[in-house]
Amino acid sequence: MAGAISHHALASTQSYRWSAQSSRFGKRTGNVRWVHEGSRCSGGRKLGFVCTSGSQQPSVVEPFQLPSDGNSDHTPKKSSESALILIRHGESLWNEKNLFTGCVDVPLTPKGVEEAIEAGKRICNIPIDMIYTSSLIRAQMTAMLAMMQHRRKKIPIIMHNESEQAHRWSQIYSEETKKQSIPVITAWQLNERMYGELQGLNKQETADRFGNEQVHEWRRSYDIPPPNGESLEMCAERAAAYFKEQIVPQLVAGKHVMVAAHGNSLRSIIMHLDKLTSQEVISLELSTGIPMLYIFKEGKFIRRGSPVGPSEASVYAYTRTLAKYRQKLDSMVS
Ligand SMILES: O=C(O)[C@H](O)COP(=O)(O)O
Repeated sequence: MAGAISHHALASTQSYRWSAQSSRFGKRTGNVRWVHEGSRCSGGRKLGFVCTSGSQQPSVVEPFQLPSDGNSDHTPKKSSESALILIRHGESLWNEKNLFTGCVDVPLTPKGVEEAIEAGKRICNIPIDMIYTSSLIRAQMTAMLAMMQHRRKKIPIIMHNESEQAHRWSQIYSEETKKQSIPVITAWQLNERMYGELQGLNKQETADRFGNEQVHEWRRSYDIPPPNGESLEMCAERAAAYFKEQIVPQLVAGKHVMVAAHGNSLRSIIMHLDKLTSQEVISLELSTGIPMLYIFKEGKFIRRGSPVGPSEASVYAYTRTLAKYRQKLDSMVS
């Protein structure tokens, strides 16, 4: 079981100066604040999480109805609170090789599978009514493996709405079976940012060739795209927009939602949730396979950090809704 996570990024006084070196793809000068990442006690990996607890007024639109959406564990109410879990996929085979991956569809490594299972243990007491994943296999594997650990034991089922026939052919004809299912919506908009001509290149070799500062600019700046790829800003135009248009309405309706996606598509969503500036988001780093919990209440997102695990007591402290859900799970087992 993973140890506790520090949810707080430790603000450092160190500042980092952008290179004035011009590049074919962009030029930037000036100071940015560099934020060290909080560290995880076991495993030694880092979870970067800038400490700004912002709020967000969602656009209120009607949630769309899903075929197997009925009879969840709670009655959705517009005024209720809901849980939002964000998770970056576990380690992929190209993460392991240190290659720029972007929209290339690469599966998880055995370590990535373990990370997804571990993530599932951390969120096994938190209600989940709907799952959103990117269209990439590493995010989908992560979502599915994590859900295998959930104590409610509902079955995640991918919704196939790419054609009328696909929708019709994947219908479920038992209300009872539907009740035991969780709809999984796949959306290309949640894919990793398109890394352009860096896809498939080794990150270290690219840094050796173009310089650390140039590569850092491509990887972490807000508005400078890698060669023929997407900047974080461009990625946000689809990923954060999808979140606002499709996922927020579900939260407004009281649905508990998990989103399994990618380092940069999630950075764009967290930038929106935490109201980070284009300078602050530079230092936001997400580790593979670490779930992050937000509570959505009264139109605001409250960041609760990363759940520690099934035995932790703190889940009781998150909210009354989550505490009740945990008690219900406990009573189902005993
Ligand atoms: O696409 C990739 O290579 C990774 O998923 C994210 O890479 P980054 O940390 O270089 O943005």
